[in-house]
Amino acid sequence: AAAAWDLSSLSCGFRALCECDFRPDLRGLECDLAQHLAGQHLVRQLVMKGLKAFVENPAPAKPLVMSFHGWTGTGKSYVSSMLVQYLFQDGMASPHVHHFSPVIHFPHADQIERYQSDLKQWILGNLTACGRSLFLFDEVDKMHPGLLGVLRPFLGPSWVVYGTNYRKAIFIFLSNAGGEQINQVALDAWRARRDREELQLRDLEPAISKAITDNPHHGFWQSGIVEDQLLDLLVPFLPLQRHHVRHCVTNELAQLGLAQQQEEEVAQAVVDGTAFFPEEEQLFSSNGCKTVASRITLFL
Ligand SMILES: Nc1ncnc2c1ncn2[C@@H]1O[C@H](COP(=O)(O)OP(=O)(O)OP(=O)(O)O)[C@@H](O)[C@H]1O
Repeated sequence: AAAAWDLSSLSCGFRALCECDFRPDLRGLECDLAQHLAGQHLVRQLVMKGLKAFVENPAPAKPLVMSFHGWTGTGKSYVSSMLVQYLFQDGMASPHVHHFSPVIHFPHADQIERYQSDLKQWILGNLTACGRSLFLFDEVDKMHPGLLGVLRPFLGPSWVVYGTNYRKAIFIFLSNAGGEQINQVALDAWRARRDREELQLRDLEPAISKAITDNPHHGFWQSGIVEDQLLDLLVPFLPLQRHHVRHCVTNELAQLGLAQQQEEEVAQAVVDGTAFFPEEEQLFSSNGCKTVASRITLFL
């Protein structure tokens, strides 16, 4: 471990990539995604491409702003935490990774002004402490519209104050907005016998953008974030099919060292207990892989 540490600090010194506990291991992330993320070819491509360009640039023109969209249980939180784990030495426990959830941090609609000023101060303070900070916003479609407007100056290219480079930060937004539209595109593709992997961002992006901008309950509503094109990447998560749910089961079982036969039985039992939609085709898992881990324990 000592040798690995020396090597990574050496590469940090040369490439000036590492600050605070920011230790990007993009190759590790790419391998982990390739091996464990089920059914999300676009997510893998977009996230890796976006991160590579951003992380390897010592003076980015603006912070990296990604918005993850998709049906429940399709991997948005999973990919976010994987990403954090491969970017920061201490992963989710890093003091430079900040997670916001509407029900936990911003529960009361009548306190929105206080939340706005607290959020702004929090971001300012933390970016001053470490430019390579990551801010993760969960359930943006449940965030009070008006709150996220305070982020606008931080997400663009112009925000440099007191010599602090605020352009090195990463912002990730998660929401179910656009999920139904993404599902519809995936269903249409399936009905047209198009290969799922042929789906491109351009097939999905317009519908997702519309779903966000048309929704007055979404945290981006009138925040200027979409209108000012501050989102660098819209990342669509596709609905998961039967074989993807199996993949999730295999991931969960990997540590247990079960015999092949038993693994297959458990996978089959979990898939059999999963609800699929639409009614007719029974194609996509209703809650993605969300309940896989808890249901596995029933069959062990
Ligand atoms: N595409 C996937 N590949 C592998 N595992 C997955 C995938 N999607 C979900 N999982 C598994 O299911 C769990 C729940 O998924 P996750 O919390 O990432 O869903 P989500 O998209 O964030 O859902 P929600 O919109 O309800 O918050 C993950 O921790 C992971 O174990």
